[in-house]
Amino acid sequence: MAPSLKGEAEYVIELLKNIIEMIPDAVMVADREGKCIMVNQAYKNLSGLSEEDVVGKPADVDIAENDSVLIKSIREGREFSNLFRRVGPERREVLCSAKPIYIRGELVGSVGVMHDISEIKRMSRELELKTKMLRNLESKYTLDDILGNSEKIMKAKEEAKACAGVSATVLLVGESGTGKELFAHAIHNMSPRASGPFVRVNCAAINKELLESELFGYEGGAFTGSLRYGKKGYFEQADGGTLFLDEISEFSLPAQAKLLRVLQEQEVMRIGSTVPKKVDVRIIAATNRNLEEEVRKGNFRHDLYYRLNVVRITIPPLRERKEDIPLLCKSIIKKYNQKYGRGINSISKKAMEILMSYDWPGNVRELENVISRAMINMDISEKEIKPEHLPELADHQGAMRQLADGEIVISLNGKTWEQVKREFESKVLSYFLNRKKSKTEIAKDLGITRRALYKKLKLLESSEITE
Ligand SMILES: Nc1ncnc2c1ncn2[C@@H]1O[C@H](COP(=O)(O)OP(=O)(O)OP(=O)(O)O)[C@@H](O)[C@H]1O
Repeated sequence: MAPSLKGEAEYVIELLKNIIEMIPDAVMVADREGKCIMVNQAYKNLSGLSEEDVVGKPADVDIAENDSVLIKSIREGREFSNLFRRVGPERREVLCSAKPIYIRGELVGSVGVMHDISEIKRMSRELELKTKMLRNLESKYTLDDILGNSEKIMKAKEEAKACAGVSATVLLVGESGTGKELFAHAIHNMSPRASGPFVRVNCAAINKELLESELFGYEGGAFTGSLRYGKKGYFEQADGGTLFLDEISEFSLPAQAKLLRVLQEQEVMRIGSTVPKKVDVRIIAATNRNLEEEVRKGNFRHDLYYRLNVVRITIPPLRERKEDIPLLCKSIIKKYNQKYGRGINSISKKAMEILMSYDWPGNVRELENVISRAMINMDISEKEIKPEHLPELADHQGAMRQLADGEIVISLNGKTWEQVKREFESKVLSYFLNRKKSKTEIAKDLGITRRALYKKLKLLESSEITE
């Protein structure tokens, strides 16, 4: 007997179900109202949802973020490919494609396919982290990279050489851009720890709330959002080598207390652990602030200050060693000739006079920036830097003054737009976080959503590594 019309429809649906079951990708079919009418096993595995959770419900029932691609394709009557979405209770990251279904020219629904990309994303995040870590762990500079023959820089270099052999803590003091980081690398490279790791932590850029877990690490599942197998802190990463704490004055008082304990005990305790771990780490700290003043104001612990200040090396500002400017210029020109494929070979007398009469508040970093900008301003045939190529040198004299509460200062010298933006955001957020305001209050004060605030904190946290 020939099947009835109803029987035929059931037969076709059963056939269709069997076909989509065989597809390894997650599939969902929706009717013209945008209601889900069918899903396959791969969909259930991927989304973590059952047939009852979705069939007969609007097709966006599974979407944790954004809109449904199936509904979108019905609404707009066209195909969409590889749109990023998060689905199901676990917010799995997927790429969705959907196509409207037309029968005899009439739109009757849509079919969507999802590819799980959570694993790829996880792997690429891990790779990014490892690359970042590798960049962090390599020490690049030696004493020969610190240019200058002036008495002051030679003295600082001598002091660096003298302290390299011992494991004493070193405090590098100097204005921004004077070369403190270069010195830290050079000391590490001259020390018996040279083959060990060199880990730099930019204490100003790191999110204060995460500082502790970043420094000391944590055990698996120590807090919401932590990695399943735990994480090594910077101290453990630097074991057998050097930990460079840049901009140490940015440490909050509670973090200072913890740091002091680690320095005294030479052991760290991961968050969530009760077992201390011995670490053999040499600390080099740097600051461009007057730490004695910070101690006096109660912003920096005096006991930590004494522990850090075992060997103190003062890096002179460029204005106190102007005789080094020609040598530095020569090396900068060589570097940018290679970078830009240029053949510039000199600086005119007049241009050099301008460079020598300027005070360089941004120090060597600013000098490098000025020379590289001059080189960009030159015609390809020009070989000599002249006054007209030099960017205008601002007058910073008299700009130093005590800051009032809520004021921040950003030095623009020698920094890229991105660096300035990051420093600005970091200082604003540090200001609020140091006042122990809740995230909700901070977001309210700044007139941004909590989500936007978290995003900024996360971005800053990931940019704490040297560029
Ligand atoms: N004596 C020097 N010889 C050659 N290059 C130098 C010297 N001093 C600084 N530089 C260069 O100037 C730039 C800034 O140096 P560095 O980052 O070490 O300064 P810093 O004191 O750590 O600055 P900040 O306090 O802002 O972190 C770098 O590009 C560095 O290579």
